[in-house]
Amino acid sequence: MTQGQVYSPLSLHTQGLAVGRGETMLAHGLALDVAGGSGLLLRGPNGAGKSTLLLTLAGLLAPIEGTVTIEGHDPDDGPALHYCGHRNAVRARMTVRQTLGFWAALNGHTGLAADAALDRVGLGKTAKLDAGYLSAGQQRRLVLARLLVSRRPLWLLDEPSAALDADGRVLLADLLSAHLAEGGLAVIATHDDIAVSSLTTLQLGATP
Ligand SMILES: Nc1ncnc2c1ncn2[C@@H]1O[C@H](COP(=O)(O)OP(=O)(O)OP(=O)(O)O)[C@@H](O)[C@H]1O
Repeated sequence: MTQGQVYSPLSLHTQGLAVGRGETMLAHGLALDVAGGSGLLLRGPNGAGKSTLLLTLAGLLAPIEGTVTIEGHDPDDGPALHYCGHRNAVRARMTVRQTLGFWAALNGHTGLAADAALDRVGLGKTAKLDAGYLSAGQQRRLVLARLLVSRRPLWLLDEPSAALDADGRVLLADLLSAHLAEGGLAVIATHDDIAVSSLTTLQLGATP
């Protein structure tokens, strides 16, 4: 491990991967290699299969063909990945602090304390507010806070910058840069530019 790296060296690979929904194949022949310290942006038009590929990498959808492998992860370190979908998974009547406490209890209190994570994403003053009252961009920030309360090396993020303002997009880039510097890795479906070096791009095609 190099200085500053906190995760053991791990990598994500796919071989001959085909993904789709039901009978419909959306992408095939995918040979991805994402090493610790680097990230992959998934791009392509609406319906191209970016979310479908993320769900497949997360193990939430079965591949149509091929394999997904995470190499170098020690199961004693807990689960390898965070999957954050394009919805925010927020319960309207739980407070912001309770929401983050829920995720930390579920995913492990292995990162920042909830209040520190809220401060980091600019939601410190909203801790006692019902999460349903947060604006769209604030709810997206709360999703980012989930990544901080439980440390996991692989981030699979679907449209993390949706509804974020300019400061929020800088925040996302900063969190991502810090994560990669620690030896983490990320695969991100996005239509936006994310200002982080060491990101490569996979372009998925339009649906027929
Ligand atoms: N449960 C499902 N059953 C059948 N088809 C589905 C299902 N979920 C998604 N699809 C279809 O799969 C295709 C790919 O959807 P997906 O969400 O992966 O695209 P995407 O590239 O992430 O799009 P966007 O940029 O709009 O987020 C779409 O045509 C969608 O209608």
